[in-house]
Amino acid sequence: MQVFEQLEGLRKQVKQWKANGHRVGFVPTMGNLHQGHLSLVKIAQQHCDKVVVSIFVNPMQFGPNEDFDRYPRTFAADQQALQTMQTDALYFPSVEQMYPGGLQQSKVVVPPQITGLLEGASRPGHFDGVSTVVSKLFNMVQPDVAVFGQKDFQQLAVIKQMVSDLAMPIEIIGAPIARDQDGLALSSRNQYLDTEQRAIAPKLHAALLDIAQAIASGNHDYESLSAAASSQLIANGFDVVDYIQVCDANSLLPATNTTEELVILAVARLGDTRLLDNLLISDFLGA
Ligand SMILES: Nc1ncnc2c1ncn2[C@@H]1O[C@H](COP(=O)(O)OP(=O)(O)OP(=O)(O)O)[C@@H](O)[C@H]1O
Ligand SMILES: CC(C)(CO)[C@@H](O)C(=O)[O-]
Ligand code: BAL
Repeated sequence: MQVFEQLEGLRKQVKQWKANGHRVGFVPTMGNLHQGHLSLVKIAQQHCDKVVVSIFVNPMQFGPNEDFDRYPRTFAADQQALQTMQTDALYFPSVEQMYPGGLQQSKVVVPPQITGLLEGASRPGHFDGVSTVVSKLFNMVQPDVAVFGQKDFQQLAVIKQMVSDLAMPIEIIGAPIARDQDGLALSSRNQYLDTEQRAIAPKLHAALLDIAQAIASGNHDYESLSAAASSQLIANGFDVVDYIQVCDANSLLPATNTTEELVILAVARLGDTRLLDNLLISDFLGA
C-alpha cells in the first residue's frame, strides 16, 4: 500500500492508474478504523480496480464544543488494517494542506436548507464542513466511485445531492451498517462509553426495531411511536434524545401517511457521547 501525505504524489499515481484503464474507488474516513470502515473498502474493491482511503479528522465539521481534540487518532493501527485489506493507497493530508489559508479563509460548500434538519439542527454548520471537505477530497483524489456508510444516512443524502447538483462525475455507493453482535452500530465514538453506558447503548437499535415492528403491524402514528420510543430510551438510561423520527427516506422530512419509503433516524446521548443509528423499513421488512 502506498501512503501519501502530499497531494502531488497521490495525483500522479491516480493519473497513472486511469491512463492504464483502471477504475478508481475512494473511501473517505476520519480514521480509527473498525470493521464498518473496512466493509466500505471491500465494497469499493468490488466496484473498482484500485482503492484509495483517506484519513482526515476535519476540523470544519466539528462544532466548538465537540470532540475534535479528543477524537481518536490511531494512524499506525489504521495503516496496518488497510494494508491487510490490500488497499492500494492511503491519503493522509495535514490540516495545513487541506486548509492552506486557514479554516476561516476557505471557500465553503453550503448545502441546501433542508440540511438544517436532524443532524444539521443538532450540529449547526456540520454539513457545510462535510460538503466542503468531501468536495476537496473528490477534487484531490478524482475517483470514479466513492463509498459512504448508511450509518450516516443524512450525510449520504447530502453527498448524493451535492454530486448531482454540481454535476460531479462520481458514482456514490451507500454501504449497509456494520453492527456489533448486540446490534450497536460500530462507531469510533463507541470507545468513549464506559462499561455501564456500553450495556445501555444497544437499546438504541432495539428502539428502532420496535418502531419498525409497530409500523409493519399497521401502526402509522409516527409521532406517537417516536415519542414513546424517546421516553423509553430515557427510561433505559440514555441522558438525552437529540431526535428519533420516522422520515421520508428521500426527502428526510417527517413521514406522512402517503410516504412510500420510510427510514427511522435517531441520535441519543450517553453522557457526552452521541450515538447515531437508523433503520430503513424496507431493510427491516426484507430481513
Ligand atoms: N458501522 C458502520 N457501518 C457502515 N459504515 C460506517 C459505519 N461506521 C462508519 N461508517 C462509515 O465510514 C465512513 C467514515 O466514517 P467515520 O470515520 O466518521 O466513522 P465512525 O466510526 O462513524 O466515526 P464517528 O463515530 O466519529 O462518526 C462514513 O461513510 C461512515 O458512514
Ligand atoms: C465523510 C467524512 C470523512 C468527511 O470528513 C466524515 O464526515 C465521515 O467520516 O463520515
Ligand atoms: N461520521 C460523521 C462524521 C462526524 O461525526 O463528524
